[in-house]
Amino acid sequence: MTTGGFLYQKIKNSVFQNANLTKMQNIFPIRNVQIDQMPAGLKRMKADLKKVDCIIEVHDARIPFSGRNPLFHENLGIKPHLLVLNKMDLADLTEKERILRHLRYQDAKNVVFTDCVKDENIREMVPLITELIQASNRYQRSEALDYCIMVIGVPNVGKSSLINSLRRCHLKKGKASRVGGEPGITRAVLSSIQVSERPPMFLFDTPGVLSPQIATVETGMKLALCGTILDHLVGEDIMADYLLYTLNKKQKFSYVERYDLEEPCDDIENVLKKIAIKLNKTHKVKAFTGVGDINMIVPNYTAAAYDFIRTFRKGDLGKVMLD
Ligand SMILES: Nc1nc2c(ncn2[C@@H]2O[C@H](COP(=O)(O)OP(=O)(O)OP(=O)(O)O)[C@@H](O)[C@H]2O)c(=O)[nH]1
Repeated sequence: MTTGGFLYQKIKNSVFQNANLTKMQNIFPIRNVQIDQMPAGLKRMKADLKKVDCIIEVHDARIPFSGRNPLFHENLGIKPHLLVLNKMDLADLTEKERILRHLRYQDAKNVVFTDCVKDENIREMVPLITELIQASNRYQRSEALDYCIMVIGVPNVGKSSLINSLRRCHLKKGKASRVGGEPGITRAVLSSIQVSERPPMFLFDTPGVLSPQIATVETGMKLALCGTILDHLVGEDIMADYLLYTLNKKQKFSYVERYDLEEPCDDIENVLKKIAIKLNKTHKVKAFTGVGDINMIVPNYTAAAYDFIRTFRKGDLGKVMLD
């Protein structure tokens, strides 16, 4: 058996590697990215930079190396920086040390893995941020007694969830920032939200900003599987194909048992058919024959693909590292 991914390979071969967004737009027609100009959200963040002491960049732990927006580093990189790799509950972290080494080699020296649903590793953040700020030059904020932090990241990685989780852990208070399963929930840079009393610490939530250039189709697929791009803009069938390819490549075969397959399979059509039958996701179509029309019941491939992707995102196909 091969790993599959035939649909994905076809797309990959049809565009140039390292293509810019103009070339990629057929595949990743991302709505909120403006080519050749800084996205409005980022402009606003840059303007607010003088009000903050530290930047927390949140990213998905399943893609520690892919899809981080380089514009963040270019435009906001002068402040102390903490990289939070969130959704650690969904990521296979058996190679955590290698990941940390590689990140250190890039630009990220301060990294924390978190789970904002179960509040894991959240309590270590306030002391770490305090340390980073105290070791830095706060310029015009050197007299300020409170600490202000900007939370940035691509859409849907858990920026609002992190703020809510910090508030739960340190202030025993509930939600202050809206959370949602789809990208684009946070629309504006909010006013500051308190997350700790001692030291007084305030966080700014910001809208997710994707990179205006997605370097490769593979990076785009990973970002899409992590839910940072709306599914229908990429296509559930292509995403499902890339997911099957990844699961086979990583030898994560729990989909076989879950969907009553006999063995691992590299043919997405076959897998989606089995999923549709198992979940009763079928629809009626009219077939035209020479002697009259007949109604046929056929598998609903899109619904099956959607279920496959959703099951992966919930972690029900096991913990996976996409990078
Ligand atoms: N499994 C898991 N899910 C998480 C975690 N953190 C956040 N989520 C979920 O991820 C989704 C997105 O969370 P948000 O906090 O809205 O993400 P965001 O980055 O603020 O999103 P935008 O406002 O779109 O940029 C929600 O469904 C959260 O419940 C986590 O640690 N583990």
